[in-house]
Amino acid sequence: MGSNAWGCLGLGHKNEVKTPQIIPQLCNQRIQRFMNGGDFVFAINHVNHVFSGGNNWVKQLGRHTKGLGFEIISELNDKNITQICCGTNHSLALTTNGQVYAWVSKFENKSFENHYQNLFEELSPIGLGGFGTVFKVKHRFDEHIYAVKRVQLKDSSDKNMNRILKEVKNLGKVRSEYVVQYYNSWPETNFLYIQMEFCSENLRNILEIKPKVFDRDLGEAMSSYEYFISCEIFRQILEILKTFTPGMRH
Ligand SMILES: Nc1ncnc2c1ncn2[C@@H]1O[C@H](COP(=O)(O)OP(=O)(O)OP(=O)(O)O)[C@@H](O)[C@H]1O
Repeated sequence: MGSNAWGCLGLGHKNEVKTPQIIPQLCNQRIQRFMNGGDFVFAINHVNHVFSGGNNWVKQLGRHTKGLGFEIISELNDKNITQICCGTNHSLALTTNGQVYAWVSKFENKSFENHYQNLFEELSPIGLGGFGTVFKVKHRFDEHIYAVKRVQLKDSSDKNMNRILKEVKNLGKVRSEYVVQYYNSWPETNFLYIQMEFCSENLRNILEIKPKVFDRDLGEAMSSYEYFISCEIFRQILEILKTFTPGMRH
């Protein structure tokens, strides 16, 4: 049961389900395990036959039929699948003799059409930067709030794309409680979208709040305690940025 956005429960419809429902296609199948993808589900039965249900917009269900209701993936019947793992829009299956199958058929440029709209509900624009606009959005499946930055791709030359891809790769490397968390990015029409943690505060607010937190008036000198903590946070950010080659400046 649950919100069942995009039919991820495999019940054959997209309506919210408030009480547990029987899934007719899986009755008497002696299902052993379920695996969740972004908006789809796999089930494996006692003889390692695989069933899939939910959204199939990029053929993430590993079958050619339409999505939503559970169906067996007959091509995998003789493969003896022992494990499946899923991402947002793709899946990998491991056989008992160590072979790996992967599927997500149409992840060409076209598949990213409407990816932003399909995945997110846009709540409001947050701000405008030198390269693009940042929006506050709600993920349609996990229902978390994120910030998505939309950068216009002015030209698709190798040099320009390489520069942008390098920047995105660098963002993905940063893991720190002091640096905004990067989650995902994708090109769509003439834009690059970057999904990030949503920060409800910005540096200006923090600088305004900081004196109150340390119990001093605005303009009054910092105590050695506050000074030490501020320096430590700054040092940790510099440590992270130093790990980039070539170095990063901001
Ligand atoms: N992850 C985020 N959460 C909340 N607000 C954000 C987030 N990222 C950016 N913003 C807001 O959007 C505005 C624009 O951000 P953006 O990163 O595009 O530009 P910038 O950092 O101001 O400058 P530059 O384009 O040079 O990087 C910021 O000023 C900030 O207020």
